[in-house]
Amino acid sequence: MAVVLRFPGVARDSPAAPSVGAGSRLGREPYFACAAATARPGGRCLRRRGLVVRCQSGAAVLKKGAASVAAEKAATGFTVVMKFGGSSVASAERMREVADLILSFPEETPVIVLSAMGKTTNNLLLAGEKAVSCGASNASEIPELAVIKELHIRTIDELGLDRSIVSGLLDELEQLLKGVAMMKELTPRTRDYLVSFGECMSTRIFAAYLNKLGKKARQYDAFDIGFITTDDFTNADILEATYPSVAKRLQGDWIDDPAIPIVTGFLGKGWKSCAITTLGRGGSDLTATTIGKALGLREIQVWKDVDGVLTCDPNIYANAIPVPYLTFEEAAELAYFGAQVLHPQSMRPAREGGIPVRVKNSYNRRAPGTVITKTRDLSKSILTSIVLKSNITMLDIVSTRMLGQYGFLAKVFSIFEDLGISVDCVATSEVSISLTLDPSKLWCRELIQQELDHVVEELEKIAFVHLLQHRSIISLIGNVQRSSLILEKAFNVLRRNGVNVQMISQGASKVNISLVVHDSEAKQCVQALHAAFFENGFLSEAEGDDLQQNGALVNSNGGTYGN
Ligand SMILES: Nc1ncnc2c1ncn2[C@@H]1O[C@H](COP(=O)(O)OP(=O)(O)O)[C@@H](O)[C@H]1O
Ligand SMILES: N[C@@H](CC(=O)OP(=O)(O)O)C(=O)O
Repeated sequence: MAVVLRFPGVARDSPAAPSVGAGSRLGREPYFACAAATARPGGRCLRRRGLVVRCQSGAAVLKKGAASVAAEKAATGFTVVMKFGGSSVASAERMREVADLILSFPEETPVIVLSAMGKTTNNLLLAGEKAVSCGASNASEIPELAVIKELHIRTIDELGLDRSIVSGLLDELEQLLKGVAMMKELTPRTRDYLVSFGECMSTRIFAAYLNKLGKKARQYDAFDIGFITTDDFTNADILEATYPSVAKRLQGDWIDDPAIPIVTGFLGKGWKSCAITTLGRGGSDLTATTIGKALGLREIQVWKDVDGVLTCDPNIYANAIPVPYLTFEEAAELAYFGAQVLHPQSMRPAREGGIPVRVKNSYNRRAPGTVITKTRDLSKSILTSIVLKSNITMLDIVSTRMLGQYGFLAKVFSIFEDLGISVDCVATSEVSISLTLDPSKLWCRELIQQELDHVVEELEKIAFVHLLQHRSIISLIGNVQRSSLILEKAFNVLRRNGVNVQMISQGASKVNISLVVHDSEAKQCVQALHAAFFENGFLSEAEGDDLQQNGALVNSNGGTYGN
């Protein structure tokens, strides 16, 4: 088998270098597993799975026979990544259920990603906040610390495991809280270290439990296996070097000593600081899709406590129903505009790797869930889901200059750039602009008043500024090819409910129309819109109407128009 491979400029051991795959470890001819779409600068991997890996430049053409692919699969044959969120592993009973679920797929070789148990991340954050002001001598008595200890020890006892699995971590956690209490400060870096205890404990317990059941498992801390991130504590981005590193480590260990990997979700390691970072709330979804892409898996499964992605947040409206299919673009938009069900960045690795994501319910395995793929048949699709993002800030900015002045928009946006604040929705004319600010600039907190005052101060140098708080963005995720129909229906509903829309934004995105309303009206709007679009046969009626219209269109194209 001929292998010609060249990655000019990439040092073999550099983080950008593709990982050496199973072939070399098994003593076969060397090849690059090329889990790295980062096989730059020598060339970009165009296709990572299958028999041929081509790179854009250089002489990198790799062919492998079917037999060697089968051997490779046998050697490093992870097939799926299964991520279980906090709700799925909230207790010993839930861990038993999840273990049973994993074992019910004997044909799969999964990589498992876990979040912290139940509400542990929230409790860790609360404990940290309290430690800042409680005094060092009281840090051990923080109620949330007691809740965390009790939950993990009870779980271990109920699963018949050894308490030593987490006792060291619990001691360390208590010491950390004492340190915070002594310093009277909780920096973002310390906050990330603090919340990492949740995933570090849940994965250790679960790996021990699988081993007890006779299913060999190995626990991994993501920050130790190559999850390399920016140093943006509390909301770090995953760097490209992560993909080859993670693939190399997981595949290498599997070849040496096969065991199901149980990986901490949500965590990484800052590339400069080498400190533990987190990927933003809900970041375990991103851990899962990153592993999916790194290993070129067949499917990424995220197991939650709902029957898939729903037509709206079930906490806002209980009549929400599952959406069977979504595109990566729709799912990303939905997540970005506030649907808590998926992490906003999590679709990127899946889309880049072309790997389907399946959202399933660990409490109701039979529910088909939602399948998210690159494309889907949109011909019959009108509205897919309604998303609400509350408590956002809106700015109306009107130029102090006359019509015909150029550069106004550029000036406005350069102010936001200078202040490092990102903008969600924009509606604009030549002399005025309305926009909403992204409160999740730092995912864990709202924009603080000081920052807002500063924005307004800067903008007032060139414009009249009106700051409007307590607004909500209602995002209509759907087929924007049918935007007139969606808007007609939506405005009908809103008019009937006496709601005035304060801003509309239908950007370049093919899937999202955003409406801004006052917070106090937002939930009622979502409920009314949901009832109108999803519950009264509207979608099938509209489909019928459209078929008729399309028929007319065919006629007109055929020359009957105007007859
Ligand atoms: N459109 C939506 N579809 C499904 N769930 C949603 C939606 N919007 C908000 N949610 C909320 O997201 C939750 C699931 O996400 P998450 O809490 O991150 O799960 P997990 O912790 O299990 O990963 C649901 O329980 C639901 O309350
Ligand atoms: N435990 C982290 C990460 C996470 O993804 O959790 P979950 O899967 O429960 O949303 C959080 O609560 O943000």
